[in-house]
Amino acid sequence: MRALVFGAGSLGSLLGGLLARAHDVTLVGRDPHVERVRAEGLRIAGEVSARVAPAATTTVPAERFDLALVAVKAFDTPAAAEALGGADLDAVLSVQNGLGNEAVLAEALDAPVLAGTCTYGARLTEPGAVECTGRGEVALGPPDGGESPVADRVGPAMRAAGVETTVAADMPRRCWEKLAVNAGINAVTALARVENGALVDGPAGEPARRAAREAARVARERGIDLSDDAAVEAVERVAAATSANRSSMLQDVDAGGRTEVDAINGAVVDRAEAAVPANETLTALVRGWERERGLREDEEG
Ligand SMILES: NC(=O)c1ccc[n+]([C@@H]2O[C@H](COP(=O)([O-])OP(=O)(O)OC[C@H]3O[C@@H](n4cnc5c(N)ncnc54)[C@H](O)[C@@H]3O)[C@@H](O)[C@H]2O)c1
Ligand SMILES: CC(C)(CO)[C@@H](O)C(=O)[O-]
Repeated sequence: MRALVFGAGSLGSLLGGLLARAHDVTLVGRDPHVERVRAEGLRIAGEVSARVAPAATTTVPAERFDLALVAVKAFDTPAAAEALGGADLDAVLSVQNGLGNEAVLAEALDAPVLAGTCTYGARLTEPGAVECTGRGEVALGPPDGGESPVADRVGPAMRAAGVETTVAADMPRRCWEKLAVNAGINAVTALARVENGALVDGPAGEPARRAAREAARVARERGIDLSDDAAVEAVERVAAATSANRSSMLQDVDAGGRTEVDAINGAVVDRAEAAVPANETLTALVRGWERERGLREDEEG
């Protein structure tokens, strides 16, 4: 397989590096990481160790690829979609968090777009080096559910490189359950400045559970079978399993960078048929912080 990974940050470098054990991989990212990968290859450490030498570039090559794996933050998806238009792609797979990424990619690109959820943990430690902080799995399939020959081709190719992969016919439910987890955990931990474990038995757990229940209700409004209990149980299970983690949104806030709140809590608000007060409040607070930091200037900020 010829694979292009757009967004060679933490997750893109990990998945791209793992894929490079079996496939011809090109990472698209930014210097100094790209420069270092070109000069010295990519080191993977942590729960998986490997040394690989994928191609690396800062612009999308005008070439044919069997797969483009998209791993930018959700707010960069429109730019990713535009840049990927320069390549000839057989398939596109988003492994991003949040809702709406596949639709943005599908709107701009001719290739079939697969939805993905990813529970691997990754962290760029220095240019040219990525740490696998948690072995997980990628689930992938058509965004509207069901089966597709493209998913049946991509899944085994990922498994051939040792990436734990499930080809799933129920991606809408999986994406909404992941959304409920992120809607519950990310903004609450970012605003309260606490590790995920603080949601298990502390006072910050209640707003997290409320946000997850609201996400489940909105999922059901859209015909997706996700109960309140399943969403709350997922938040509690993930918060306990990652109790020492600082969520990705807390890390974004710590680093003074833009968050994925629009694609997470904001996505619940945008799709809700009735009020979702926990998600409305969390979205407004995080957007308010982003606006004060000059990270957004749009009407929603
Ligand atoms: N890191 C994880 O453990 C993890 C796990 C599961 C899901 N995710 C999701 O995966 C996505 C990526 O997360 P991440 O932690 O890897 O983020 P990241 O910020 O580490 O990586 C994104 C990379 O994309 C690059 N990029 C953005 N626009 C670009 C452009 N136009 N050209 C070239 N490079 C560009 C950035 O420079 C950055 O290095 C997010 O949606 C996140 O929620 C991350
Ligand atoms: C699962 C999760 C909430 C763990 O921190 C992660 O998706 C995150 O931080 O975004």
